[in-house]
Amino acid sequence: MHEIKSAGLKGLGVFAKTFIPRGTRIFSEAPLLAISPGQNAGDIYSASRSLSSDDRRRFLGLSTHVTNELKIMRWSQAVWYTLTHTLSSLFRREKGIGAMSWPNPKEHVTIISIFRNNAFNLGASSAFQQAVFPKISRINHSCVPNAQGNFHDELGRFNIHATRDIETGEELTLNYLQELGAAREVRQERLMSGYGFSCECTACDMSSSKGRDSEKRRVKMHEELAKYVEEVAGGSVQSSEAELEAVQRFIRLLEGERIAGRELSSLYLEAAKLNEGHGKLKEALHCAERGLEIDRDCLGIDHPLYQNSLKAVDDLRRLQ
Ligand SMILES: C[S@@+](CC[C@H](N)C(=O)[O-])C[C@H]1O[C@@H](n2cnc3c(N)ncnc32)[C@H](O)[C@@H]1O
Repeated sequence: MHEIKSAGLKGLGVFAKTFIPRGTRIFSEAPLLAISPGQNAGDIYSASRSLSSDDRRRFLGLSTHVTNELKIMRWSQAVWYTLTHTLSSLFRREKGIGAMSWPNPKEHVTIISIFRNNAFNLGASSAFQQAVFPKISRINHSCVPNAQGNFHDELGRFNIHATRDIETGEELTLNYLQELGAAREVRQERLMSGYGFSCECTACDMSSSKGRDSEKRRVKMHEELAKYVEEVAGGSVQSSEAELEAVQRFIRLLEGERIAGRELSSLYLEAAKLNEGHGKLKEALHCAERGLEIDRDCLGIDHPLYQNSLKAVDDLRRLQ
């Protein structure tokens, strides 16, 4: 269904070998190296030392990028870790607890740089905070991605689903950024400082009308979001009518950007709740069914979040 091959200046990338319909589970991988919530750079290095030799080779073969700023930060983390690890090693030896191998700051910087360049955030409720995957970490970024990854805690796997139809030969892409609808300048700055590249996707191409229109929509989305947050904080948005209107505007902006996935399904499910609160049961069901359809495509029917959405739809169907 897919192959890993050269993506030109991006390094390697993943490409569709056949037509991949929306909703297809393209990958389902267990982490190669992961950290749990609350763990830090020192834990990444420690975890790397427990990898089997095959997994270590796979990990070290992933791409890396170290900006000067990150280099300084990682060196300081490495030195700190080395110091604390060395002290604890000496302490263990003194207590006869058993020898630990000596850490190596240069190796530490390499490991952390690879980890940071390839790790995906798995969400606040996941058993893992961030993880690197053998093949999924070969997927490049786009601000208008055609796939989305969601961690399935019970399976212990990161699943990548096609969020729209993907043509044969098309590159598979994910969104590396957290913030929804950020302007081009902000996206470029984050991608350059975090990953060392300048994005040239259709939303970033200001020489095309498509790119310029996309930018206008995202700036509008950002402004609306800021205005909405301010109004809520100031107490001027008190009616759920106004909230519903704001949610619907975000939905239109995301759909205009062809951004599908959990961001969009969550908005539809929120709109369903607000409509239900107004007694508009038909509209509520329509929104919940749309949210469920998007969840099916980006999560799969075995995901607990899909099951929650299904329950919301069933409850609304009973109320009709
Ligand atoms: C998670 S890796 C993706 C796979 C990587 N291309 C490889 O060869 O293994 C992230 C790195 O890929 C490259 N990359 C990802 N998306 C890119 C894009 N849209 N344009 C240019 N480079 C990109 C950057 O070098 C980035 O540091």
